[in-house]
Amino acid sequence: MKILICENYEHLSEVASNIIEDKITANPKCVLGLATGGTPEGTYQRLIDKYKQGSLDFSSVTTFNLDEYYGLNGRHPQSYAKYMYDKLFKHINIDINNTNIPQGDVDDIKKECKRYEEAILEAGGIDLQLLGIGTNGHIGFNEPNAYLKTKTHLVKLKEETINANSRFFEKKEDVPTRAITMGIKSIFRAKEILLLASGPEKAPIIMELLKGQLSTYVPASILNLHPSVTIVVDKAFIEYLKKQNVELSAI
Ligand SMILES: N[C@@H]1[C@@H](O)[C@H](O)[C@@H](COP(=O)(O)O)O[C@@H]1O
Repeated sequence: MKILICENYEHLSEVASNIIEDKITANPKCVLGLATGGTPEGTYQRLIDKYKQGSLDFSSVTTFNLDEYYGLNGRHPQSYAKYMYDKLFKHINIDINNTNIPQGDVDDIKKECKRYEEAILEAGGIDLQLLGIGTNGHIGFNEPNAYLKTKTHLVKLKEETINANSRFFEKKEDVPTRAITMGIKSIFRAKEILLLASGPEKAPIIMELLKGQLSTYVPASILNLHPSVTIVVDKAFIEYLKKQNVELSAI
């Protein structure tokens, strides 16, 4: 596990976009796993800038998103499909047919989860998976629990996740209580993982993850088993460690 420490959010976004750029340059037909939430927004903006400057070509890239709110149509303003379209896809030359997001408004949820899982496999698996992290340690929408599901599945969101994500909705009651998410194995099959965490509120869970103790109650801790993980944090993490009197090398 590699940890990169950046000055601030802008720097973190630059570093993350450079890693993604390198991946696309090395393999223009690569398969990217994408994330939503506030954290990757800066990274997506940098990728758009690089595309506009002519240094990036997305025409042969395929993407798979981690998750989608259950019950939301892809055109719903708070759906992750709309997020991806607005924040990245509509600004670049990606073929929209090569972008994949679980469909949130299906009748047969089991069928949709199976279809999504198979689509990832058919595409040859994910080369680079971008991840954010919930303050409770969730990745995708794999919430802390006594057990973690391996494949794409329907999940009930935790109260803290609903609270955290309510900032994107008009009111908390509007936040869907369930979501479709790639499972731990779907994420783990990615050849490489890039996890971004910015700001003081993410520092405690990053410290927990770096401790290397595996727990299904900290789903991100499972990443300690993956052979190729890069975690990009900003200075807020180091400041948090200082307050705890902990040296990064001692974790
Ligand atoms: N499902 C998403 C996650 O994939 C994301 O990592 C997390 C953190 O979001 P943020 O980056 O806004 O803190 O939020 C959501 O719950």
